[in-house]
Amino acid sequence: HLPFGIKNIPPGPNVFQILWNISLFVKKPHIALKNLSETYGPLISFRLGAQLVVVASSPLVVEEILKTHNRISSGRYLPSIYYNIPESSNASIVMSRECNDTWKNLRRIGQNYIFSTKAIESASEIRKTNVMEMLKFIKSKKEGKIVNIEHMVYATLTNIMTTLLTSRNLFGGGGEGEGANDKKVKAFLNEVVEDTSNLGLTDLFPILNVVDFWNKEKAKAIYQNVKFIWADIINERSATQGNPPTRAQDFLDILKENAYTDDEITSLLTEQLIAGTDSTTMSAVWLMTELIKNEEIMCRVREEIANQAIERNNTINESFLSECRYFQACIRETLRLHTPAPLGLPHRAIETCIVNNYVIPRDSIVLLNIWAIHVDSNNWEDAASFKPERFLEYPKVDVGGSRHFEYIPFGSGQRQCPGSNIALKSVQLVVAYLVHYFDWSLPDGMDPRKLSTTDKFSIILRKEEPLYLIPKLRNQYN
Ligand code: HEM
Repeated sequence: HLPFGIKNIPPGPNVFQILWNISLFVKKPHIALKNLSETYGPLISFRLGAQLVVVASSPLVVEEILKTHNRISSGRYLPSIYYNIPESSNASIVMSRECNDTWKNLRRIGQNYIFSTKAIESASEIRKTNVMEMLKFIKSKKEGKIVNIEHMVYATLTNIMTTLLTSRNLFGGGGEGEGANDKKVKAFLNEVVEDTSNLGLTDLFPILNVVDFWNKEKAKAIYQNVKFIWADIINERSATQGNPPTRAQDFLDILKENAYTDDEITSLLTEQLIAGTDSTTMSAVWLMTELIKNEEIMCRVREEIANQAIERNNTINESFLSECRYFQACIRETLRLHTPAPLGLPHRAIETCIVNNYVIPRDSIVLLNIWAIHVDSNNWEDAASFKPERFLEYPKVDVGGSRHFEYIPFGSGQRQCPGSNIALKSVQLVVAYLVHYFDWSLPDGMDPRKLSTTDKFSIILRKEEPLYLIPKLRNQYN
């Protein structure tokens, strides 16, 4: 018995319509879901086996979900494999099923040691050291040679993130992360993302839970691999715990002090590393892609950075980069057009609620098609073009996402990304160094205007073809 004017679950495709489009659904769900929202409206629903999935694709509906129903939409949906990985859902920020006391405590610790303005300021030396390593690596080993930009930026950002978390580098210094151990760690982390982000059979048909040996085996393997990544660092810290500190306290110290177990710490470090590096790396890769493609924009960015750097012995400094308005607009435009997390992370309705006059039942998966909102011509003029100027004209549309739901690269509401400011600082520093000190050309004399911007979905929106570029130290720095 629904109140007057309230309809049952949101409209959407039936199972045959989904199967008809299955290839697009699997390969590019953000596009498949956008297409469906054009047929069924800004709030759609469909069933995957036993599971109801609801998808919002307009600023108004997302605002209703994340703002009006902030508490109800604050649950996280976890694929069943998570429950088989020790401690992964008990001690987690990203994958906490609810905003419970553990989640609050961990977000508070994260705020103090990673996310706050103060923590970000005190980590500026860590960022600088690692970006200088990257610069040295290019100068000494890569001039005139092909560089895989994603690999190099990923290695740099991984070391920034792990130093922030544990005061230690994970990768062997400044390169493309191609050392034997680096490759192994990278493969393990990729596996964690791939294996835990897809719905398994037991998610679709919970009755299979009792015979789901395969899921349990996979979870065990994931757990062994992530243990391998952190074992040395955690063991070393346990051995020195209680000794007088010779460095500033870090995230790992504080987890130990708060009596988190080694399993919990392993899981927390892994999720922070994944959350902090993948999306940030891809933002830098997409920004470099757009700058290489658009020569005029590149020139304007270089000029803006150089004008500031000239007054400081031609060195780049984080504090002036945040004042380079056009460069900042380029970063914001990249996060719009190449939204790193196109469907955000899956929310879960913790209670039944009404959105846009439809019922969303408790425990539905709630997805936000951030990408669809960012490329919708109802929200953005000339939405498919890379036009940084739009963020000079609308400076109020910022990454916070609490007032302008047409721009929410970091989500909004209780589960909003706490790492947005670190991400912005890291992307701006890495890209500023790359464009200030080097000219970049494409292999085989390829025309930069023809550089592909086709994307590939895997929770994070990747560039389908790797970005290979050849660096040449710019004349004035020779
Ligand atoms: C450009 C880079 C980044 C983008 C686009 C991004 C985007 C997002 C999005 C869309 C969410 C989901 C919000 C929701 O559930 O509605 C999220 C969650 C999260 N992000 Fe980020 N993120 C980025 C970088 C970072 C960094 C650098 C860190 C850590 C240092 C980080 C840590 C987290 C955490 C811990 C969560 C989970 C929050 C929670 O569930 O309470 N992110 N991020």
